[in-house]
Amino acid sequence: MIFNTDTAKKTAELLLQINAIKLNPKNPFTWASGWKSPIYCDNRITLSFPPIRNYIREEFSKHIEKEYGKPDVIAGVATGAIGIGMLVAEYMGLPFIYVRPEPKKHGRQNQVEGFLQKGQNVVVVEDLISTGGSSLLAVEALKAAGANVKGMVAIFTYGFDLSVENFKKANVTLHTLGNYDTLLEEAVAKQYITEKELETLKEWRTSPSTWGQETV
Ligand SMILES: O=P(O)(O)OC[C@H]1O[C@H](OP(=O)(O)OP(=O)(O)O)[C@H](O)[C@@H]1O
Ligand SMILES: O=C(O)c1cc(=O)[nH]c(=O)[nH]1
Repeated sequence: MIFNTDTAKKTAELLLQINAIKLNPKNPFTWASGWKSPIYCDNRITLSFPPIRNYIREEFSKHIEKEYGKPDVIAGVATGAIGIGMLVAEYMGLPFIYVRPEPKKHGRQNQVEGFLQKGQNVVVVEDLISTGGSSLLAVEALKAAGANVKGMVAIFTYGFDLSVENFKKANVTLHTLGNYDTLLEEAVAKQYITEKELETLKEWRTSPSTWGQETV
């Protein structure tokens, strides 16, 4: 669920402005889930633009406090959300930890890095939700480490039914700054995409798990 429509519109505008939205229907991107996609939203690029990362950090901080109250700790999902998660923690004056996709193979073999006490209230920051698999793995690791996960915030979600179901099943609340529908509206309004690209993006969205696969 987006925090509100104004923030979703502004987030879309900023992502388009810095070319964080990449389109390549002829040579599709492979996602973390293995899905093929004509679009890739690279939120890591926001870190390279101080006014934009400040906007994201401030919107996150404001909405985290409103939706979840002030947590004890902010957690970032590695690697995409380490940077922005840390900026949010700094802005809110809170401790920061991050969660690896799997335990480290050497050293202390941690999956959760940083200082966390059992029972602490944690809000998880993620850069992007596709299936929600990576984010919910991070939540599991945090719970296993004794955290009380209050909920998750992300810059962007594609809003797939699968991710909505996955979050529901895991009983985790998700709020995002932006989403796919608002991004498309803004991309059309600002003429960032052509009618043909819009058609492809709408068609892909109807069956994203099988799009781009060879049919024999
Ligand atoms: O919702 P999902 O289907 O899990 O996909 C979204 C995940 O994919 C990306 O991470 P990626 O695995 O590319 O790694 P990175 O964060 O290290 O770049 C992104 O940062 C999310 O964590
Ligand atoms: O699902 C993914 O891996 C993914 C999709 C996307 O648009 N952006 C991203 O960083 N990861």
